[in-house]
Amino acid sequence: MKIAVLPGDGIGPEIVGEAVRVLEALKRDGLPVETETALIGGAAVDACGDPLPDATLEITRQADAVLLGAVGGPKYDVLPREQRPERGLLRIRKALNVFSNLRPAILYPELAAASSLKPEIVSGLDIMIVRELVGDIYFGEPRGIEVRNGERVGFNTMIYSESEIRRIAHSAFRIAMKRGKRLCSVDKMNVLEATQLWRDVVIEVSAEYPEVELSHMLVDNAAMQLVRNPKQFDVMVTGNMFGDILSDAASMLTGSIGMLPSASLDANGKGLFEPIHGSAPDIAGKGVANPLATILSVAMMLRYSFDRSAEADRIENAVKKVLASGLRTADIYQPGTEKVGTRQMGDAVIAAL
Ligand SMILES: NC(=O)C1=CN([C@@H]2O[C@H](COP(=O)(O)OP(=O)(O)OC[C@H]3O[C@@H](n4cnc5c(N)ncnc54)[C@H](O)[C@@H]3O)[C@@H](O)[C@H]2O)C=CC1
Ligand SMILES: CC(C)CC(=O)C(=O)O
Ligand SMILES: [Mg+2]
Repeated sequence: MKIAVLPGDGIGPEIVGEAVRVLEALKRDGLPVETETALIGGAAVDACGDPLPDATLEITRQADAVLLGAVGGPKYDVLPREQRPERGLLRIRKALNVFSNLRPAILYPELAAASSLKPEIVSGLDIMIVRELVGDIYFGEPRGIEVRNGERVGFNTMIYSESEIRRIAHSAFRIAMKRGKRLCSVDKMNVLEATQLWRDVVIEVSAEYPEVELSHMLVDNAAMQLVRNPKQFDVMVTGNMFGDILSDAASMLTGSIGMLPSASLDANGKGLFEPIHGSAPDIAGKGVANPLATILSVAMMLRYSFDRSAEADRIENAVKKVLASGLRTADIYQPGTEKVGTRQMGDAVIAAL
């Protein structure tokens, strides 16, 4: 099992460091894992002026899976767009064609008090958000800022092809089949043609999954329903931008964005695994970031890319144990629990393995 490790920027190296220590602990128990670290994002810009150097891409292509921290930071926001860290992230997702981004929002019972919603509304919450990851307005052309009629205009293109929608729809239906057999497709078909096609194609694909109950929701309502009654959802499928936004919102139902892992899979199950959050410049370098989203992303890697569900279970159970023992990073801290830093949280998970 060759894993390319891309720590990135901000809290990236801190949280990925703990996830790699978890992998090393499993290696001591016999997991045949090798890691190779490479640059991405701002760290790569600083080193060679390119947020996704060829060497990094080559290492990720040779690897069986990729573990990524996060990229970006205010220092890079002034750079031309192609040199920005976020471009490196979009490029690696596209290059690896990891179109199916699974973002599970699960509430650990111990964190009910940390949720932004009342415990009775979120207890037992277990949603899977399936986000299309390599299309939509984040990639559409044309895009730019230019002068038209004497003033600047900024523009992007929301575009989806039938085949792009079809493959993510299949991915979501297959996941729904393994879960509660309910799929809610989120779009904005009342005003956007790209998402009218989205809805039409999802309906066509649904004919192949008669056991799955398909519903549709406009994205503004979906955002509202997520905070009104999130347990109505089993699996949600949506485009790149809507999924980006809805999954950040869903993360707070579980206590913190520092809790949500993700798997981004290609058509063969090869994947890139990363927490859903960003580089958190406001807390970077302080040793306080929550590493659990990244550690849980390793569990998703073992489950989805390597079919190692026993080891994935071990990690997830260790996280449960640590939370039950009362340890909390600052983002999920509640009175009566014990506040710990990034490294101590990693230590505790490894001890609980
Ligand atoms: N996948 C990626 O690499 C992503 C990168 N970004 C980039 O990250 C930078 C910061 O973006 P923001 O909008 O601030 O989003 P962010 O997700 O980095 O942070 C939002 C808030 O959540 C907190 N937070 C995030 N992860 C945490 C963790 N593990 N533990 C504790 N608290 C955590 C941060 O401290 C901050 O208050 C930007 O440059 C942005 O472009 C943003 C999202 C995803
Ligand atoms: C560069 C962004 C699209 C990253 C992000 O916010 C995400 O994937 O959640
Ligand atoms: Mg995001």
